Amino acid sequence: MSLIEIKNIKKTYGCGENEVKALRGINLNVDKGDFLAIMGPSGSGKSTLLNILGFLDKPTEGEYIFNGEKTDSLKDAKLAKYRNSHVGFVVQNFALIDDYTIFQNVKVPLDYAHVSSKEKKKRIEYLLKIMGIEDKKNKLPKELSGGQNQRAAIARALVNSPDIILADEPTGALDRKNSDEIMKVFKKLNDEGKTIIIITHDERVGSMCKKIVYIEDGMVKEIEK
Ligand SMILES: Nc1ncnc2c1ncn2[C@@H]1O[C@H](COP(=O)(O)OP(=O)(O)OP(=O)(O)O)[C@@H](O)[C@H]1O
Repeated sequence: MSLIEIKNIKKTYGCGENEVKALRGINLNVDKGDFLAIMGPSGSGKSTLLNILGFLDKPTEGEYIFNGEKTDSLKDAKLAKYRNSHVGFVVQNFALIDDYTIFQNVKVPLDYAHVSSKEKKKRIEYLLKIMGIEDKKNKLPKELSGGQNQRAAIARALVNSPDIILADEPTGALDRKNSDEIMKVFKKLNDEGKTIIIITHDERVGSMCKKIVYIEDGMVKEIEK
């Protein structure tokens, strides 16, 4: 069984003169353990697709089955719950809170989790160690390099043990060396079984994934393995 099955997903923004058909009928299966790049021209619908996959937005039409459950008729509150427990997001500019320490930033998704403080601390310290930034836990984001901040953001994405990591241009703000290091982190997580989907404009990043899905004009143009 696929982790994700989307069938003929369409997304239209606005209406009348302002209508934009961002997705025009996407079909895609993502299996547990996949490591997928989504590539395509600017405006082709990549972020729209990722937002739908991550339950940040709903499709206008089509079916989204996650872990065997149909999600398109779920109410917003249930979708938010789904998002919090199943998905870890990573974005280009890290989206860390400036005046929180790295430890506090990684803790954010656990703030409402029913987990003891001791367990939270253990989990965060373990992830910071895996990411190689355990010595930065009391620092602020501005005291870290871009690559270190992205590692912190990945630790935050992992802290709830999500089924899937969705990353929108995670290396877009990094130089080549840091970009390669972040891709190594993703590769390691994938080797350990984590399912990962990355949007990228960078062919090098795409080639480090197991599959590339090319999107053009709101449709899947090609899937390269
Ligand atoms: N909230 C919105 N309201 C109206 N139109 C939108 C909205 N979000 C995206 N669009 C439009 O939908 C289309 C697809 O946008 P999307 O951001 O998904 O593309 P993308 O492939 O991720 O682009 P990029 O590579 O530049 O980030 C574009 O024409 C965009 O202008």
